[in-house]
Amino acid sequence: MPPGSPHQESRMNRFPATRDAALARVAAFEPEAYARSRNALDGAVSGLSPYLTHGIISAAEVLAALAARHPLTHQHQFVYELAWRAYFRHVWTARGDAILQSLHAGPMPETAYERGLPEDIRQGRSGVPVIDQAVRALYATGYLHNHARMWLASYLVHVRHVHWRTGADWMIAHLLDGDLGSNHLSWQWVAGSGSSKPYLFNADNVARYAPPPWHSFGSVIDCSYVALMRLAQGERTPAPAPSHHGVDPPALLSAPPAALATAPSAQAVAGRDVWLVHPWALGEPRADLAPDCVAIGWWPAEYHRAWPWSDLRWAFAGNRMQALTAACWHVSGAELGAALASARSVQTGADPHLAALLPPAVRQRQPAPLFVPVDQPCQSFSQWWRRSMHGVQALHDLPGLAVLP
Ligand SMILES: Cc1cc2nc3c(=O)[nH]c(=O)nc-3n(C[C@H](O)[C@H](O)[C@H](O)COP(=O)(O)OP(=O)(O)OC[C@H]3O[C@@H](n4cnc5c(N)ncnc54)[C@H](O)[C@@H]3O)c2cc1C
Repeated sequence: MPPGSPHQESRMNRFPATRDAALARVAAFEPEAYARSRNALDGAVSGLSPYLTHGIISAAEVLAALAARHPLTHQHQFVYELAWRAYFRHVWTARGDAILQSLHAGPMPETAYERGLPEDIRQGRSGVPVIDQAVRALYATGYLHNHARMWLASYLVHVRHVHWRTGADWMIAHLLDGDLGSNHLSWQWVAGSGSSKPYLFNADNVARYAPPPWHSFGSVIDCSYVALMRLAQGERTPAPAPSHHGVDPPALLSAPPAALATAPSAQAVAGRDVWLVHPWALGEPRADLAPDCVAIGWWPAEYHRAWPWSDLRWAFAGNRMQALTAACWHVSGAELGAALASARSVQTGADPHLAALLPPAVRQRQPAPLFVPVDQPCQSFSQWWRRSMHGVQALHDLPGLAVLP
């Protein structure tokens, strides 16, 4: 992509990596408008996911702030959407890395799906407007509306017969809110390998929820749901004629840019209490830390090697980590353990993205769950919701709200 091309200029920072920016989004959020309009691309969604994913603000803090200004019940649509996030965490905790494989068969045998991402999709030039708009928005902002994510995933898996895992790995790298639980299990939900049926959509559905440039009448998705199901089950359709004008995808980096990392120093932590800040624990330091506790940032090298990020994501997490810490180390779990060996104590916020990578001496502090934890593995969201909400009569019965000051 030549410097100064329209695509590059349109890359934008809609998500400043500060707690004030998260709080401003909460202040601007209108729960009633959300419930009415959340399915539309221009609907009143919160845009909070990058902040929630990185722990800059917690779901409980968001709900408490909203409840202070709006009549919000535990059955409000927004609470329900936050519950999806908690449910996907529940499945991830129960199944571990098994969520990276199909949980059960989808509409076609596993081997019938392609494993490579088609170049016309990667470059946003498939010739299907809804898909090309979604890809370009993803690259430009690091964010996509939920409906756009569903359309993109459904098109890739059910129309182009690309395995969901290929799409999930590609999308998560470009999202500011990329979360292995929410992302990979949402892809499985769309694919039908983590839900009872595949999610399908057609041109009428796009026209109902998206602005005119996204409308895709006359394209391969301008057909009935019966025809779409035949495609999802393996019927072939000629690939749409790709357009010539694509965009270059942003580069993906498996290590932080040099300005965001410093060499580890055992001296900096010798004899000290350490609060370890990592990409999923970028909130304010805990109130119960010792006043002279030193905050050290950690980019877990094994994770970043496996799951590269776009420059937008590095900038988002990196700016915030630098604002919170004295130094940011890009090292493996073993190297981190060695560098921290002389510290008096080390604590961090627990998160499933790196639980397996942390040195054993690091004490993991579990954030208070927003919803009542469900111990038994659940087969569906509705089963999890029934069990978690058993005995909850009002918003303030949710355990995450009860522990807030
Ligand atoms: C294919 C696909 C991939 C996705 N990948 C991710 C991901 O990597 N990270 C991620 O946080 N969400 C993911 N989602 C869920 C959802 O699309 C985003 O959470 C939502 O679009 C974020 O925008 P928002 O904060 O404005 O959402 P809002 O509608 O304002 O919702 C508020 C919060 O509720 C939670 N939430 C809402 N809808 C969902 C949902 N369907 N599943 C799980 N949580 C939800 C999120 O934490 C979100 O921030 C994915 C969905 C699909 C279909």
